[in-house]
Amino acid sequence: MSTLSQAYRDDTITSRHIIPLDFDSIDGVPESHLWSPSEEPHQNIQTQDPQDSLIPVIDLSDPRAMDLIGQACETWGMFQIINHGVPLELVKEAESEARRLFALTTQKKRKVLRSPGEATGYGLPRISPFFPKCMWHEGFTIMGSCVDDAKVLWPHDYQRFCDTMDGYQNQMKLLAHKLVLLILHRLDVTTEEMNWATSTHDSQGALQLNSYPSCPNPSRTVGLAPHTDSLLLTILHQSGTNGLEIFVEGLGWRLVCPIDGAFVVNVGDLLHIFSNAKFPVVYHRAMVNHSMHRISAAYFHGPSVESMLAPSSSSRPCFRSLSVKEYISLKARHNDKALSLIRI
Ligand SMILES: C=C1C[C@]23C[C@@]1(O)CC[C@H]2[C@@]12CCC[C@@](C)(C(=O)O1)[C@H]2[C@@H]3C(=O)O
Ligand SMILES: O=C(O)CCC(=O)C(=O)O
Ligand SMILES: [Fe+2]
Repeated sequence: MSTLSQAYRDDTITSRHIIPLDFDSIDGVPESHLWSPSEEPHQNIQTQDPQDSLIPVIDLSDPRAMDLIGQACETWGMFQIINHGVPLELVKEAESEARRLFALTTQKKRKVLRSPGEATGYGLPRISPFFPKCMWHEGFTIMGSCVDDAKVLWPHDYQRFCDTMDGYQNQMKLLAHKLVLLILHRLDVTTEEMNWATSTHDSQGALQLNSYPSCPNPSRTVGLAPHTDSLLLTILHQSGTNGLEIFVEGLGWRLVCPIDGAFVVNVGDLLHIFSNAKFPVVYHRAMVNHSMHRISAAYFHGPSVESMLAPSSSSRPCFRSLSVKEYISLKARHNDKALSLIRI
C-alpha cells in the first residue's frame, strides 16, 4: 500500500529548489532571494491592531465549539483553537527541538538534505519550483519516524529529538481526528463518508518544521510564498512571532496574530473538495522579520493516499472524483491550478 511519502516522490525538483541558503555566512540578501513588488504584492499589507483577530478564536471546551468551528470553516476556512488538550510543555519542547535542529551548522543540516525523489528531510518548500525567486526559509519534513536523519545529526544524542517529534505527531493526529469529527457535522455526510474521513487506522500525516531566519531586508523577501495546503486540514503552531498572513478578498493580506498556546487550523484542498467548495481554501504566506528568527510547526492531516475522494453526498458535485494520490500528483505538477483542473 502507498504511503504519503511515496505519493510525494517526484523528480521535477532540482537542487536549486531544494538547497536552502547558508544563512550563517551571508550578511545581505542575494539577488536570488530579492523579490520585486510585481512578484509578490507586499504593497497590500495593511497596518493592523494586534488585538484585531479576523479569524475566530474557538475554545474547544466550549459547548458551542462544534457550531463555531462549522461557521468558521464556512466563512474563513480557518480558525484558531485554545483549550485543545495538547500539553503546552510538549508544544514548547517541540519548538525548542526545532530551534536546536535549525541552529546546527549548514554543513550538518545538508547531510540530511531531501533528495529530489524523497519527501522527507531538510530543504526548501516543495512549492519552490513555481516561483521565480527563492524563499527566506529552511524546513525539515517528517513523515513517521525521523530516527535515520536524527542519528546523522546527533549520533550520540538523537533520542530526545525523536521522542519529542513522535510525541508531538501522536498528539497532532489525535487532535486532527477530533477536529475532523467536529467539522463533518457541518456537512451532510453518509456513514461511509464519515468512516472514510475519521478512520484513525488509515489516516496519514506529515510534520513540517519551518525556520525563517531574521532577514536584513524583510520588505523585499518572502518566507513562504502564497499557497494553499493540500491535505484535509493543517494544524499550525506559529510560536510567538508575527509572520503568518492570509489573503482576504477586498482586504488584501492580513496578519494572523499568534496567540500563546493556540493552534491555527486551516482547511486544505482535500477538505475543500470533500465539502464541495462549501468550505473555502485559504491562501496564506509567511513573511519574515528583521530581528527575530521565527519557527513554526505545521501538521498536515490526510486520509489514506489510496482512497478515493469525491464531494460529499452532493447532487451537483463541482469536482470530479479522483484518488488522493492522483490529487497529490496534480498538485505537485500544477500547484495552484490543480483545483481548477478537477472542476466540473
Ligand atoms: C504532506 C505535505 C504537505 C506539504 C508537502 C508535504 O509533503 C510536506 C511539506 C508540506 C508543505 C509545507 C510548506 C507549504 C507546502 C505547500 C509545501 O511546499 O510543503 C506544504 C505541502 C502541501 O500542503 O502541499
Ligand atoms: O510558518 C507559517 O506561519 C506558515 C507555514 C505554512 O503555511 C505551512 O507550513 O504550510
Ligand atoms: Fe501552509
